[in-house]
Amino acid sequence: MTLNSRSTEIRNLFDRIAPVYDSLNDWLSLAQHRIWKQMTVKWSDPSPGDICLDLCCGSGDIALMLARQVGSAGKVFGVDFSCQQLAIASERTQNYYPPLSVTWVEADALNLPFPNNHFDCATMGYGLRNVTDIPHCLQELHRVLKLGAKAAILDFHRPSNPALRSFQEWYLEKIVVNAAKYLGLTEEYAYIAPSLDQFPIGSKQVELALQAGFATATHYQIASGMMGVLVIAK
Ligand SMILES: C/C(=C\Cc1cc(O)c2ccccc2c1O)CCC[C@H](C)CCC[C@H](C)CCCC(C)C
Ligand SMILES: C[S@@+](CC[C@H](N)C(=O)[O-])C[C@H]1O[C@@H](n2cnc3c(N)ncnc32)[C@H](O)[C@@H]1O
Repeated sequence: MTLNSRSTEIRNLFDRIAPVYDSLNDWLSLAQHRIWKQMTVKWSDPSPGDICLDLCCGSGDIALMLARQVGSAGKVFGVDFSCQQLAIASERTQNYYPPLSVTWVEADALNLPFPNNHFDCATMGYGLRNVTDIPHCLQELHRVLKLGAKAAILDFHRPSNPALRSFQEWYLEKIVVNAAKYLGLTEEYAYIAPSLDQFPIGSKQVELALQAGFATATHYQIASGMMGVLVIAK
């Protein structure tokens, strides 16, 4: 897999935090991130027997939620370019009986190893903000989805409410970074706040999705506007 230098930096960052990623997310969000992810899965509208894609799957939270929805007749592909995140995801899958129908694929979201019109639904949890070319990522997602298929894309969102925006900034810069400091991961977690500043707001995400060819695009704010889910259909 050939990655540009920025993508390599991001992949290495998520390789480094893989061992503590899940537990820190639970602590730092008071396990609320699992609720936000479950909402995202529901918005992708999976059915039993579907073939689903979880893009930027990381340690597999959302892919495993999808697998429980589609059952043994279905199939979920969790895609990430971080081998250390995928190793955690693969380890977690061993603990399931009956086994979940999930395959972990090490690949670049900007160059997916799947044919056109392949997936019945897709999810992306906190991935779109981290890819280096958002329009290209949306075009790849459009390419691999079947006509009429839905995708739900969860990520941070800057609240419009000034008090909540200040709280989010304070929480990320003080609580999150200080927690990561104890694990020697200050730089990795300090990456989150500035990544939000570069990330398009909901209305711009809708515009980018329509430009990528999606027929419909709606952005829903959740968690008091601190998170958002872009729901798109091909
Ligand atoms: C899974 C979440 C965010 C994605 C994400 C998580 C990370 O650990 C990273 C580490 C390094 C780089 C990037 C990321 C990354 O994109 C959401 C849960 C974890 C958040 C760090 C928690 C932030 C919570 C809200 C800002 C405030 C929550 C208020 C609380 C419920 C009272
Ligand atoms: C914040 S984590 C989210 C992981 C998981 N979806 C979750 O909800 O916890 C972002 C993930 O995106 C992956 N990622 C970022 N850019 C990528 C790309 N171009 N191709 C594949 N994976 C990518 C990272 O390796 C990382 O595992």
